[in-house]
Amino acid sequence: MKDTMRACGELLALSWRQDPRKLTISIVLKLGEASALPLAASALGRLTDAAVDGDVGRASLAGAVVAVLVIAALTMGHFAHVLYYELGELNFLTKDRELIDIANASRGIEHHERPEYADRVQVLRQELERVGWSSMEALLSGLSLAVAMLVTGVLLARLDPWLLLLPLAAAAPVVLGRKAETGLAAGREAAAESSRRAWHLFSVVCDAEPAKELRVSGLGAELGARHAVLWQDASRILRRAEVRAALLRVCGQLVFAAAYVASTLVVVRAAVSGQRSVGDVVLVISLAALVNQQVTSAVGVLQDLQRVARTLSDFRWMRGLVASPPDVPADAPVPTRLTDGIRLRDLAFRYPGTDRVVLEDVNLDLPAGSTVAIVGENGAGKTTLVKLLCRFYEPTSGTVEVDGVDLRRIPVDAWRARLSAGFQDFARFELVARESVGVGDLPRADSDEAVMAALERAHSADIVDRLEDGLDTQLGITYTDGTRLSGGQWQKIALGRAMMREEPLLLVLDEPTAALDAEAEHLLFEQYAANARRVARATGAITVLVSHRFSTVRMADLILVVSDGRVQEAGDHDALMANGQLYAELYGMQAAAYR
Ligand SMILES: Nc1ncnc2c1ncn2[C@@H]1O[C@H](COP(=O)(O)OP(=O)(O)OP(=O)(O)O)[C@@H](O)[C@H]1O
Repeated sequence: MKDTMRACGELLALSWRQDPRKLTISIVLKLGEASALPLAASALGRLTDAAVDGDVGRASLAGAVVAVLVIAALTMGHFAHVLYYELGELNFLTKDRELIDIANASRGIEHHERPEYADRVQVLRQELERVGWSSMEALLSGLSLAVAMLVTGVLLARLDPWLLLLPLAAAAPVVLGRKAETGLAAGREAAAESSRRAWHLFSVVCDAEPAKELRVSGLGAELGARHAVLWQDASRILRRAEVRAALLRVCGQLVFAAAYVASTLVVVRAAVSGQRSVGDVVLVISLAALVNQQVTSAVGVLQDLQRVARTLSDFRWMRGLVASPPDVPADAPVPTRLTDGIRLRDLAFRYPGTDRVVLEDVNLDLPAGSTVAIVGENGAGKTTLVKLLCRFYEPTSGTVEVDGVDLRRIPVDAWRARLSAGFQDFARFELVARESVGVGDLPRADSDEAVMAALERAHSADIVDRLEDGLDTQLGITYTDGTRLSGGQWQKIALGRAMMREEPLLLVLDEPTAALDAEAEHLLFEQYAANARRVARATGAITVLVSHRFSTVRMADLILVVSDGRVQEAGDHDALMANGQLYAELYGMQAAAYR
C-alpha cells in the first residue's frame, strides 16, 4: 500500500509539473462526478417520499435536483478525460525519455549485458504505457471513488450505522484483489525470461538480416518450434497466475455479495415495520447498488495503481543500478597528451554476475605513440581487454593507469571524449549519411568537411559516390525513401564514424573490418596506421587493434597474444617469430593458407 500511495504522489507531482491548471480542473471535475451519484440517490429518496405524500412542489424540486446531478455524473468525467488524457500522455513521454536517459546514464555497459536488467527492461517496456493517460484515469478515479465512498458512507450511516458494514465488506475484494495482483506480477516476472527469449527468436525469424542464413541452414522451422515452446512456457506460467488471481477475486466478491443482500434485507424489514419510509428503501437500494459498483471500480483502480507503482519502482531500481557511486573520486583531469602511455597492473576481470575469470594476471605497458595489436582465438578475452580500456567495465582487481593515473580517477565522460573506436558489432544508425558518420564527433556532426576527411582516413570515401544523394542520403529501411546498404557499406560508415575525432588519446579498432576483404583491410590499416602516427606525434595516442588477420597485425609495434584469459606473449612481429611459440605457429598457419 505504501508503494501505491508513493506512486500516486509521484504521478500527482509529475502531472503538476506538466500543467497545474489542467490537473486542478481535472480533479475538481472528477470529484464533482463522484459525489453526484450518491447525492442523486439521496434526492431520489426525497422524490419518492414527496410523490408518496402527493407533494407536487417538493417532488418537482427533488426531480430537478436528480436530473441536474445525473447530468453532472454523466458529463463531468468526459470533460475531465480531455484534460487528464493530455497530462497522461505528457507523463508517458517524460518517463519514456527518462528510460532512454537511464539506459545511457551508466558509466559502463554492464547493465545492457546483464540478464536481470534485460528482464526488467522487457517488463518495463511493456508496462510503460500504463504510466500514460490510463494511470491518470486510475489516479483520478481513485481520488473520486474515495470521495464517492465517503459521501455514500455518510448517507448510509444516517439511515442505520449497521449499514456501514456494507462498505466495510468491500475490504474483502480489495485485499484479495491486491493479493491477486501481486501473484500476477510475480507470474509476469517469472515468465519474462521465456518471453524475452521468444521475442528474440521471433525477430531472428522475421527480420531481414538473418533471413539468408535461415534459408540456407533451414533453421526457420527449428527456431519456430523453439519459439513455440518458449511461448508455451511463458503462457503456462501466466495462465496459472491468472487462474489463481481469478479465484482470489471471486472469493472477495462473494464476501461482498453476502453483505449486500444482508443490508438490503435490514432496511426492507425496517420499512415493513414502519420505522423507515419508502424513500429510505429506494435510497438504500440505490446506494447498495452504488457501493457494489464503487467497490468493483475500486478493486480495478487499485490494481491499475499497483501496476503503476510497480512500474515506477522498477524505474527507481534501474536508476539506482546505473547510478551507483564511483569507488574512487574522479578528481584527475584527462591528459591533453600521453607521455608515458597506458599501463595495466595485475589486472583481473570477471563479468558481473558470473563466476568465470575472463582475464587474469595481466601486466602490460602500452607505450605512448605505439600501435598495439591484440590476437588470440575466439573467446580469449580480446574484446574484454578493449572494453576495460574504454572503461565500459571496471576491472575486478588491479588497475588501468593512464600516464601513471588510475583511470577510475579520470571522469569517465572526459576519457570517452578522447577515444575513437570502431567495433565488430558496430551500430547502424539510420540517419542521413552525413550524420551517421558525423555522430562520431558530435560537435562536428554536420560538417561535410569533417565527415569527408574522416571517411578519407577510413579509406571509405568511395561510399559517398555510390549514394544517390551523397551525404544527404537517408540510410536504412526504416524510412520509405531510405537506402538499403550492404554489410560492407555499413561497416565503412562505422569506420568513418570511428575516425571522426581528430586527436584522440586512444584509438580502438576491434575487428570492425570483418566485412571487408583482406586487401581492403590491409589498405585501410596502412592508411589508418599513417593517420595513427600523425595523431601519435600530436597527442602520443595509442592505437589498439584487434584482428585475426596476421598480415595486418604484423604492422603493429607491439603484438599481444591473448590465450585463456592471459597475455601469453608480447613483442613485435620479429621478436614473436623468433620466439617460435603460439604467435609464430598461428602466423605460419595463416601464411601457409594464403600460399
Ligand atoms: N557480457 C558478458 N557477460 C558474460 N560473459 C561474457 C560477456 N562478454 C563476453 N563474455 C565472455 O568472456 C569471454 C571473452 O570474451 P571476448 O568477447 O573478450 O572474447 P574475444 O577474444 O574478443 O573473442 P572473439 O575473437 O570471438 O571476438 C568469452 O568466454 C565470453 O563468453
